[in-house]
Formats: sequence, structure tokens, C-alpha cells
Amino acid sequence: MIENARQKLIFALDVDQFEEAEHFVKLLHDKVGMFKVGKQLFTRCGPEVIHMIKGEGGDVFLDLKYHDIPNTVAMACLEADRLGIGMFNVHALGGSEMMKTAADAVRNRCAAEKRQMPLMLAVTILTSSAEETLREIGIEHSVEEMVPRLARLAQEAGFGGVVASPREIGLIREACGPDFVIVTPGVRPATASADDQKRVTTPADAIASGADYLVVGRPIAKADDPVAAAEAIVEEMAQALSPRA
Ligand SMILES: O=C(O)c1cc(=O)[nH]c(=O)n1[C@@H]1O[C@H](COP(=O)(O)O)[C@@H](O)[C@H]1O
Repeated sequence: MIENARQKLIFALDVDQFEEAEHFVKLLHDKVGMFKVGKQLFTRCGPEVIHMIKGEGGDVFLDLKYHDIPNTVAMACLEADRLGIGMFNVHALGGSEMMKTAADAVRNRCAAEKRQMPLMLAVTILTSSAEETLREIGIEHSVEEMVPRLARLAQEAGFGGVVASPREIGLIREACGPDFVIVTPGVRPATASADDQKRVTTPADAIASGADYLVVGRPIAKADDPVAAAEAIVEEMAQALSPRA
């Protein structure tokens, strides 16, 4: 159960130095299932950091949240695919045409090269957003309406899953079924600070709700002992997985 839980934990490598990223990868490669490389680290270090993680035996979630015109996003997704990573994401708010163009481009290339497609994820509504955030930008629907709506669009466009708050897992399962992958940031152990996250749950609640993967950054990176923090989260996840098994 511990190994099963570990595979579901993605550590957000939100640092700005190659050496710091390498330090965390060496420290945590057998404590977490995957490393997430986001805008900060990728902008600073580029593909070299992906090669380093793979060289250490780690798998990568490239989190650049592409959101642009369909052709631009499709071409960026082809480059992400070229890096040989496990998963990457776009913003579902880019809409169906953008997502379908991107998914078709990657699927066609993978089919031509006879290999498995990476997991393409669509970010629904950011876990740092609240109802007021949606109103502010002119969206009158609630988070509970928007998240399953965007998840359905992503699924229809050929995406394998979504990124969402663990609070919306039930709604996404209802809309997209049991096999659609749900990756949940906005996860905080009961004693940790929420930071800028608004829609959070504990690791146990995320697992009990049916999350496939949990993304955790600062509660591990900023802990006095990151290894112990990662182990405690995995332990909490494993306990919550037992009734699910
Ligand atoms: O796509 C993401 O990974 C993502 C989507 C989302 O809605 N919320 C969210 O926090 N993230 C990312 O997940 C990570 C969460 O980090 P912590 O808040 O430090 O645990 C960050 O790297 C975010 O960029």
C-alpha cells in the first residue's frame, strides 16, 4: 500500500536553481512517484532539468499550462512530447478547438512512431481561484459548474485527464467516468499553511475522494525535514487507500 501511495505523489519542484532541483531529486527520488517541473524552473533551466530528472530515474510532469491559439499550443505540445515525459498540461479555458488540435497532433505523432502517448491533462479552474475570482473575470457560473464542464470538454477533445482541486473529484467522476485521470494540487496536511491555495483538502481526503495523483510542493520543500514530510504524506495517503483497495 505504501508503494501504491508513493506512486501517486507528485512533488512540485518549484525552485529556481538547477543545483537545488538536483538536490531535491536525489533526496526524494525514492520517496515520491514523480517530479513536477513548472514555469519557474523550466524558464530558468530548460530541458536540461528534465534530462537530469530522467537520468536519476525519475519521471516528469511538465506543468507549463499552455494556453494560446490552437496551432501554437499543438506545436508546443509536440515539443513537450519530444522530451519523453510522463505527463504535461494545457489550460482547458483555451477551449475545445485548442485542446483537440493539440491532442490530435500528439496522438498522430505517437501513432506514427508506434509508441504510447504521454498523459495529456487539462487544468480546469486553478486551485488558487475562489468564486470571486470567476466573477472578477466575468464568469457567472460557480466553480462546481465550471470544473465538470471543462473536464467534459477536455475528455471530448481526447485528453486523458484533468488537474483540479480534490474538492471537485466527485463532480468530475460523475461527468467523465472512473477511468479519466484526476490530478489534484491544493493538498495540505492538516497542520500545514494553505499559502495561496483556496480550494484545499488533506492528502487523506484527496485519496478518499478518488484522486489518481496528488501534487504537493511547499509542504515538503519548506519543511525542516523534506524527507520526513514526504514520508508522512505518503503514510497518510496509504492509510486512506486501504478502504479503497
Ligand atoms: O497544474 C498544476 O500543477 C496546478 C494547478 C492548480 O490548479 N493549482 C496548482 O497549485 N498547481 C501547481 O501545483 C503546485 C502546488 O504547489 P504547493 O501549493 O506548493 O503545494 C504548484 O506548482 C502549482 O503551480
